[in-house]
Amino acid sequence: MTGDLLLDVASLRKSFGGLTAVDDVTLQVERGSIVSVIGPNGAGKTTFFNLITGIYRPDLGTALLDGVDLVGLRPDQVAAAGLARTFQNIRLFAGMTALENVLVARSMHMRSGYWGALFHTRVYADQERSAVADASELLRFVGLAERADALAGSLAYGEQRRLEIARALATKPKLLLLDEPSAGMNPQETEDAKALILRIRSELGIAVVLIEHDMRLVMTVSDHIVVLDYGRKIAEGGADDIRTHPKVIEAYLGRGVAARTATPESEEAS
Ligand SMILES: Nc1ncnc2c1ncn2[C@@H]1O[C@H](COP(=O)(O)OP(=O)(O)OP(=O)(O)O)[C@@H](O)[C@H]1O
Repeated sequence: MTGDLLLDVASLRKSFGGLTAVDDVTLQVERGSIVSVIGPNGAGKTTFFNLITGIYRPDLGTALLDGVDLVGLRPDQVAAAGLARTFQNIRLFAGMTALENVLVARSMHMRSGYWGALFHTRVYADQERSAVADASELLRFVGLAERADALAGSLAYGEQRRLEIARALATKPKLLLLDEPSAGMNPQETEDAKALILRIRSELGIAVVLIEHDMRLVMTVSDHIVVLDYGRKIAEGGADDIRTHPKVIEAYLGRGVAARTATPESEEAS
């Protein structure tokens, strides 16, 4: 890595009782890059995301985003520092429209707050108009312009996933963490997700870190891949290095899972 460092995570560790879920993991993300974190089930991928987004506090280690230490911050403070995420399980307000869902996420960037809303000040009205315009633009960006007034709960599964991404983008992040963006998707939806991830980088200039089990997606979008197993980083590098890395193949095969890392044409690694 030689470029402009955005996220610098060093020696991160977290134990739950006797189990070390994340063990001395170091990871760097350059501005504008796409990094994937892969590994068999239970390898520590989601715990790693939880450690850098303020859901868990690490036992050891540091996580700097653009020089700001994320350790000890609450999730909302992490988001304000420029790190947004989606979750493995969709978390939307099902009874609100798609547009309202994005507006709620964006509201943390509106400055007039409670009193402005109460007295409906001009500043508040201006901010509200610009918030609606921004949220509508985000819905267009993720391909949901036509669905702005639909209740989130009525959207198709792939649409709900895209709405989650729009909500995360509404916080204007420098870095977006996507936890299994293609989980449960059909092949067409996965292709659409892949195109969207690439556009987030190319059109918005936002770096992306994804946890993903779909090896074809991982191998085609990632600049860099980090492999975890039993909480430890066992390999990292480009797609070609990872595909043929003996420790990676062993980690997947050793759990009785097909060695699909060696064949990018296959759909999933676990
Ligand atoms: N809150 C917790 N309390 C106790 N153990 C936990 C907790 N969270 C995670 N673990 C354990 O830590 C290990 C890593 O879990 P994690 O969910 O991070 O793995 P993962 O790589 O994301 O797995 P998957 O691919 O199945 O989502 C697992 O053994 C899990 O059971």
